[in-house]
Amino acid sequence: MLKIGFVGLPNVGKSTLFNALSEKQVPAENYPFCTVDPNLAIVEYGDERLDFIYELQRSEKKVKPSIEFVDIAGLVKGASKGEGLGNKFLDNISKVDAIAHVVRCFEDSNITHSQGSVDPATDAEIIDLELIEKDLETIKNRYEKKFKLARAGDKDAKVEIELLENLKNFLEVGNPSRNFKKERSEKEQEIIDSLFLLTEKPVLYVANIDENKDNNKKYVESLKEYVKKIDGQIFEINSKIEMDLSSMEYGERAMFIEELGIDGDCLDKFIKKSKDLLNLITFITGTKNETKSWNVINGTTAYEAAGKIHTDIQKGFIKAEVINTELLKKLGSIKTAKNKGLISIEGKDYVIREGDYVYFHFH
Ligand SMILES: Nc1ncnc2c1ncn2[C@@H]1O[C@H](COP(=O)(O)OP(=O)(O)OP(=O)(O)O)[C@@H](O)[C@H]1O
Ligand SMILES: [Mg+2]
Repeated sequence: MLKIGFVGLPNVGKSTLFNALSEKQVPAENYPFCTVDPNLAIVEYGDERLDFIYELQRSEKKVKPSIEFVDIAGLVKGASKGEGLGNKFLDNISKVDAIAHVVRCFEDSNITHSQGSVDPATDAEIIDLELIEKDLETIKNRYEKKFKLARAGDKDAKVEIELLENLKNFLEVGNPSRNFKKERSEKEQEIIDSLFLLTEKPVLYVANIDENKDNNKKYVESLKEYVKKIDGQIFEINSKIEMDLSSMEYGERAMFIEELGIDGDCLDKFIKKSKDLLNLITFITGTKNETKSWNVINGTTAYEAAGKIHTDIQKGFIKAEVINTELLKKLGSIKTAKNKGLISIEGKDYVIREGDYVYFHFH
């Protein structure tokens, strides 16, 4: 399951965002280091296409997709050297698939800002540099391990040492590992993966915005400029409003959504954005027994997708019947789709597309 960690300075709204997305109620109070131990939530989310197939197949069971959120303690300058709540929290980050880096873009003189005043670009950079610092330590440790081997003539170690040197130079001037050499050889990728670097993980910058639109313009612009420089992505959300909404009853929620002129589908949007970030797409399977959705890397073939479901399906793969859910919706039934010849028969190499409904035939 996809695991996303919320990272950022203390008191920027990480727990508030966590509550908004998970409909939980962990403490999100106005004091730094309110969160110490990470909060975890496994959140099921809706998918209209899944609902549609479920109805169509009259399945007995519907397995909704889910995602795991981890609300991590605030990081401060020097965290990589043990400042604040220290290194332990960097360990929590190493366990997630992607980072949601929460940045304060709201003003509120009652809420302490750990750096004195609201300055999204500077705040984001403080955290990013801390993560880079930790990675440099990891690289240094590996370098020391491999150095003697390389000097003794070990070829692999020599290749690794050279890569580590380049990577170190790249990170030392403030770059994240994920931006290092977009075209990597398999060997290079393997070495980099083996380091489990924090800045190798995909990151989504979450601009935690204000109710005041002028403030938002000013602060989000400044964050955008910073994020653009490092080729990153931004997600804007007012976590406080969304958290308040998430604890309301349906009717009350609808009223507020209209009053505030927002669309209130923050979980849905957040999931879409995270999937984009991770280059994931969703396909759906559905039989009388069960309808289920699957997240796979964009580019996954029918054969690989079959393996995700069950090794038997992959081993015995004969063919896949495929139709995109959107098209199936328009047609209304599998029968119509079949009669019109719109269900395609695909082989192992077929590349799965977003929203495909797939039926695997196997021995
Ligand atoms: N968009 C927002 N607008 C106004 N206030 C907000 C917003 N988001 C969060 N807050 C407020 O900021 C304070 C800190 O929020 P929260 O506890 O979620 O931060 P945190 O990043 O989890 O902090 P810590 O690192 O201490 O755990 C809370 O009082 C919360 O209500
Ligand atoms: Mg918190």
